[in-house]
Amino acid sequence: MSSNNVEISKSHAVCVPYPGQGHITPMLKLAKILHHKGFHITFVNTEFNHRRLLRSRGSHSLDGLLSFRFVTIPDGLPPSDADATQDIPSLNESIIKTCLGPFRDLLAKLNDNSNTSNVPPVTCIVSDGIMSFTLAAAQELGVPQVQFWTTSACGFLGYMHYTTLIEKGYTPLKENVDASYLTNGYLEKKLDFIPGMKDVRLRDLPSFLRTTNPDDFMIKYVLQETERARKASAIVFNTFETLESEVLESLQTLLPPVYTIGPLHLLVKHVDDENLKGLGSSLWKEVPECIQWLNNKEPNSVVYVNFGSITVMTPDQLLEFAWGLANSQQEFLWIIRPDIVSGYESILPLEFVEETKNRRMLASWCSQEEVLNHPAIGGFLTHSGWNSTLESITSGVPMLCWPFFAEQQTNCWFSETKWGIGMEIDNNVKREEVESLVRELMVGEKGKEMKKKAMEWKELAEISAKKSTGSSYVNIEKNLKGLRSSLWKEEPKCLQWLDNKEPNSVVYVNFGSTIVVIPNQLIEFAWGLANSQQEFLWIIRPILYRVINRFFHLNSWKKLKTEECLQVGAHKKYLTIRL
Ligand SMILES: O=c1ccn([C@@H]2O[C@H](COP(=O)(O)OP(=O)(O)O[C@H]3O[C@H](CO)[C@@H](O)[C@H](O)[C@H]3O)[C@@H](O)[C@H]2O)c(=O)[nH]1
Repeated sequence: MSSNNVEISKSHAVCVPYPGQGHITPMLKLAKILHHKGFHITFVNTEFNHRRLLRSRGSHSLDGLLSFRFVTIPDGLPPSDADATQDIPSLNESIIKTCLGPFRDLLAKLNDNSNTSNVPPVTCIVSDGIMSFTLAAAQELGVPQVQFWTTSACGFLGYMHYTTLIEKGYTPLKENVDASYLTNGYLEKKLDFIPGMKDVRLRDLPSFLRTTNPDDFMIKYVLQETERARKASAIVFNTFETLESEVLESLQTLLPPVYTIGPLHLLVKHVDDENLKGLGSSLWKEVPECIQWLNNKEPNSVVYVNFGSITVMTPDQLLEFAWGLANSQQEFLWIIRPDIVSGYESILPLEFVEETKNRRMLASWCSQEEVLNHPAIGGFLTHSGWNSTLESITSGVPMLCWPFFAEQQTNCWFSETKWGIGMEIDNNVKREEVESLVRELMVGEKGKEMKKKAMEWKELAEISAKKSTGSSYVNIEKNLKGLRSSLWKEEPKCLQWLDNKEPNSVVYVNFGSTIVVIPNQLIEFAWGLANSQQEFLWIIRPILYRVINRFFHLNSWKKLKTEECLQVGAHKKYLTIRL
C-alpha cells in the first residue's frame, strides 16, 4: 500500500444520534458495540451538545480514541451555552433545514484520502430514525444506512399509524372538539384497526396527534420520518423480542427488515474494553452522593423519582408531586433537573424541605442506571421515556407512570396493560393520587404483583442479551454482516454481458468494497485498460463511479458477486491491484 492512499480493511460506521439525552445515550452504546466488533467509529454530535458534554464530563471527555472519534455538525439554532434541553419543534425544524449540507461536507472530509489521518472510508451510516436527512447522504455515497429508532417498537408502531389516523379523521382533531379534548372523553375512544395494539385508546398513542391544527409541524414531521423509514436498509430497535413480539410482527409487515437489538445497556456489558469505558454521554453533571445516600437504605425501601431529560411541568404540578411524595411517608430520591419547571426556578416550599429532610434526597442529575440497579430502590416514578422504561425493566423495578409527550403515552399503556409493571398517574396530577399510588407501589398488594412481573421481565431481558445465544445478541451479529457485505445491488447485466464473450477473453477488474482511489489513479487504470486493447469488465463502486463518470461518462457497472463472475467461462484474469 503506498503512503498516499488509504486501504484499510476496517469498516467505518458514522453514528448520528438525534441531539437529545434519550437518543445520544443508546447510540453511544451501539457505537461501542460496533467498535468492539472492529468498526472504526465517527460519532456525530451537534456543536451545542458537544459543548455541554465537555462541561458535564470534562474537557478531555470527547478526545476519543484513534478509531473512535467525536465530531460535530451545527444544529442551526442560535448559539447558546444553556445547560437545558432545546425546544423540540424548533430543534427539529432547524435540523431539517440545516444539517444535510454540513453532514455531506463531513462525509467528504472523512472520505478524502489525501488527508493523512488514516481514517478508513465510510462504509455505512447508523442514523437515528428521526435524523432522516442522513438517508440522502447515504444514498449519494452508495453506502447502506441502518436506522436506529430509540423509541419502543410499540411507540413507533403508533407513529406508523398516523397516516391511518389522518385518513380516518381522528387527527387533526376537529375544530368543534377544540382544546377541551383533554377532558371531554374524546381521547378515551378505543381503536380496533391497529394490529398489535388491540383496544388502544386514542390517548395512548403518541401525543402529537392531540392538535386541531391541520398544518401542525410535529404531525408533518412524524409523517415524513416514518415514510423515510421505509427506505432504510434495515431498522433496529432498542428492545427485545419477548417484550414486544406482537408489535414487532405488525411492524414487519410495514417496513424493511426490523431487528431488536436491546436492551443495549445490557449488551454493551459484553464489550470488555477499558478504553471505551471512559466514553460517556451524560449532558448534566451526575451527583455521586445519590449512590452514597442509597447505600444506607434498606432493600426495596426507596421510591426513585425522575422525569428524564425533556419533561417540563408547571410550578403547581411540581408542588402536587412534592406533597404527594411527602404524604406517602415513603423514603424517596427525587432528581429535579434545573430546567424542569419551564420559565421558573424549581423551588420547593420550605415546609416540604423541612418535613421530609430525614427521608429524602434531592439532586439535579444522577447516574440512573446505577440508581435503578441499587437494591434500595423499590419503585420508580417516571415519565415513561423508553430508556427509563427499559432500564427499570432490566432492574426489576415496577413503575408509576406520568407520561409527558411523544410515545411516552404508549409506553405507559403497555407498561400497565400488557406488561403488568406500571400504574398511570392522571395528567392533571393531584397530591392525593400521588400519595395513594406511591403507597400502593411500595407496600400495597398491586405493588407486590408488579414487582413479581418486573422480575420476570428482567430475566427475559437478560436472556435476550445473553452472549452468543440471546436474540438481540444474534440480531446485532446479523446486522453486522449486512453492514459489512452485500452493500450494493448486484447488476445481472454483467453476467449477461460475459455470456456473449469468448472463453478467457475478458479481464475482470474489481477493487473490493473499501479501497478508494484518487481521480488520477482512476484515469491511469482506465487508460491502461483501454490501451491494452483487451475486453474488460470493470466493477466500479458508486463512490468510485461518480468520480470516474465525471471524467469518462462511462456506463454504470456496479458491484456483482466476485465468485459468480469468476465462475463464468469468459473470465480471463482477475486483476487484483493493491494500491
Ligand atoms: O438523572 C438522570 C436522568 C436521566 N438519565 C438518563 O437519561 C436517559 C433519559 O432517556 P428517556 O428515559 O428515554 O427519556 P427522555 O430523555 O425524555 O427521552 C426521549 O427519547 C426517548 C427515546 O427515543 C423517548 O422514549 C422519549 O419519549 C423522549 O422524550 C436515560 O438513559 C436515563 O438513564 C440519567 O442518566 N440521569
